[in-house]
Amino acid sequence: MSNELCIEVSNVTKSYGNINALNGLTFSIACGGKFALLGPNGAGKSTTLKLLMGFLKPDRGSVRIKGLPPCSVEVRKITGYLPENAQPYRTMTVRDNLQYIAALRGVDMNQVYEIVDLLDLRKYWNYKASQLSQGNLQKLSIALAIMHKPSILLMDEPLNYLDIPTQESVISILSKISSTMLVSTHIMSVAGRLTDNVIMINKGQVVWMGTFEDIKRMGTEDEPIESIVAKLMRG
Ligand SMILES: Nc1ncnc2c1ncn2[C@@H]1O[C@H](COP(=O)(O)OP(=O)(O)OP(=O)(O)O)[C@@H](O)[C@H]1O
Repeated sequence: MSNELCIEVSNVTKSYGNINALNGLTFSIACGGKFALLGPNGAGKSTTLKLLMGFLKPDRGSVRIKGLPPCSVEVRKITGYLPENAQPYRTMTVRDNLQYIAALRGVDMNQVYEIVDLLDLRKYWNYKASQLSQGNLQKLSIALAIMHKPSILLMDEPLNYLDIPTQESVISILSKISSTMLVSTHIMSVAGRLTDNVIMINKGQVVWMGTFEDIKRMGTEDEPIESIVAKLMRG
């Protein structure tokens, strides 16, 4: 991890009508950092990722990626985003989705074929996205999010819908990416294998930050990590 900050969230509040999703959220991630974003349902994880992508604007506070606003062209070029329940272009084939985004991002198709083979997507090349199973749709969405080897990768539940062999392939692919990573997930084994650090939020605020090693040290001998995390989330 370097000293340069890649992600800075400062005192952010965000409401949807009268629902306060984020309440003074503050954290930062140094470039190269691998962080899990944990929190109970409705804690504000997806909202945080959407703000970091510039799809939502904070009501108050600021969000910066490498010191720049998230919606700037420079930031768009270096970020990759896998939303929860991602929706590629449903009437386009797997091939057309990949070729289209590769063209927009200036990615060589050979780089795309590599990812397609790692994800075992080649046999669905001519399927429309709307014809894919949820798992294969997730694989296509992962390929679309990482094809340009983003230096900052934001993912919301990346292993949703994937069978176990594919989960292993995806973990192996993502582990080799040297991006700064922020991964929202409820699955501790996923968080622990993809990241070293944890930002825990509840009710739109950070309630705990530390490493997975810190979490393990807090538990009794043989206590499952899920049990320790549940206690931390409850406060
Ligand atoms: N588009 C929206 N309109 C209204 N309220 C919303 C909207 N999106 C999120 N919320 C509310 O904002 C709060 C935070 O939601 P968010 O989806 O960010 O939480 P989360 O931590 O990702 O939850 P989960 O783990 O259940 O996916 C919740 O109370 C949610 O109901």
